[in-house]
Amino acid sequence: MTVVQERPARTVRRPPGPSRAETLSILRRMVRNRLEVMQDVATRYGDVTRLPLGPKTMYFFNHPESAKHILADNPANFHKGIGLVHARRALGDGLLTSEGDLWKKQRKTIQPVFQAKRINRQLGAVAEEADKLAARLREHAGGGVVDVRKTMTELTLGVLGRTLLDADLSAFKTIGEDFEAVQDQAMFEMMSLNSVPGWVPLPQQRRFRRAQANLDRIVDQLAADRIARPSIDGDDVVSQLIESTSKESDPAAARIRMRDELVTLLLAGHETTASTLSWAFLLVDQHPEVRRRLHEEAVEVLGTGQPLTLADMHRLTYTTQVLEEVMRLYPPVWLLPRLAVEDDEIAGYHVPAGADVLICPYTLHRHPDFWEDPERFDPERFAPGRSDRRSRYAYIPFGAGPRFCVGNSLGMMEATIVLATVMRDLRLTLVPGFPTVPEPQLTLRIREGLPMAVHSIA
Ligand code: HEM
Repeated sequence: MTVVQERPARTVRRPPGPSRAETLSILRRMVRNRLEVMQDVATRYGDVTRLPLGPKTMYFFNHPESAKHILADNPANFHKGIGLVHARRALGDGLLTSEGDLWKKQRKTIQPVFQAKRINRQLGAVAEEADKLAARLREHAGGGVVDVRKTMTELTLGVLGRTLLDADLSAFKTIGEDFEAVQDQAMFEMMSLNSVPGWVPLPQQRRFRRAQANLDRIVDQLAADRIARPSIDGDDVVSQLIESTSKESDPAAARIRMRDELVTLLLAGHETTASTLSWAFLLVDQHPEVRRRLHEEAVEVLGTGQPLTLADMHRLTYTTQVLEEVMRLYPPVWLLPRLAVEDDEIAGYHVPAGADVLICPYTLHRHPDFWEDPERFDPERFAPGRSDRRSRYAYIPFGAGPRFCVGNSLGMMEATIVLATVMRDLRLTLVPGFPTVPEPQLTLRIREGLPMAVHSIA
């Protein structure tokens, strides 16, 4: 509900929260451990907290009904907020960060690429990439160590290239590093609230500019290749973008739009799925019973040696439950920041226009009123029928409302096939003593990487 007129005193209640003096220490802790701070705040103040942080006042809502209001019931009043707007200099105006008519136009252009029929047709390509990954990992069997986080990042970028762009991205040698640089810059801009001009010669800003130039060249090359060699169905992202941007009157603007959209899609699509898979391999290693069940299901469904079908994929029910539980504990998009356009009332509290509003899937997914023993990893929570009793908005790894993740089916399909294929053949074990600290960047990553030893299952 959007309220523009002066409201009765009842609704002008201010949410509880720390005083301005206390927030200094919160800010200091935020630099070190943002997740812990968010969890502490939710535990201490409840479902709504007012956080005066530096020049900003944030409203942190940690309840499914508030998430529903902000994301699904009144989304027009909540634009993308702190962090994402600041990441715009790095990501440009792609689908993730744009608003209003531009967003509508972009979503309309991109949506057909993600239609179920088209995504289902990519099943074979994803299964092939998963098999190639298992074969590469098998080369290390016998205890050889691989960085699973890095491997997953390369894999998911390759899969996106094939499934969305109909292109082999491995030909572009710098692309992995370029995306790292874009991600670092986006994070830097979020943390510094865009206060450092782009020309300041900090090493990572220089690295970002080099990456941007490389990505410009890559995008130009992808477009030139597609014009020279049109795809059979013409329904890949590059073809759709060539078609859509050809209507722009200014060629420079068309080129920037193409770059922004492709960079956004590739970044949004590969880091999230790679993060899910990395956490999955770690959690599965820590829970041998889960590993055993995953292996049995994978052998039963994928062990026939026949090409994978859609029906097979739907039989990977336990694998899906495991991934859902992984994304509950470690949602790749751990924070959904929004900016209130007009005054509003949420959960009985007044939220003024211009306020920064936060929803944190990481804390929402651990809310004790909706999750029993929330810290425990238990894929049974997602067993058939078990989710029916839960509020739909208590679990939002893909967001909700009109900005719901456009790539959710592709991400889930990829993660399911990759996890099952690896679990069928191999066991991955964490190098003993290696610290696996969650690092909330653009996505929720594992700070130092994930070195795991590879063993084959006889
Ligand atoms: C496990 C994998 C994934 C997770 C957990 C995930 C999560 C999310 C979330 C939470 C949002 C909403 C952000 C917000 O409301 O501020 C989102 C949006 C988006 N995602 Fe995903 N995502 C995943 C995979 C993908 C894939 C494979 C793609 C494909 C390229 C993709 C592309 C996007 C795009 C373009 C948006 C912006 C949509 C819009 O605003 O209209 N994501 N994703």
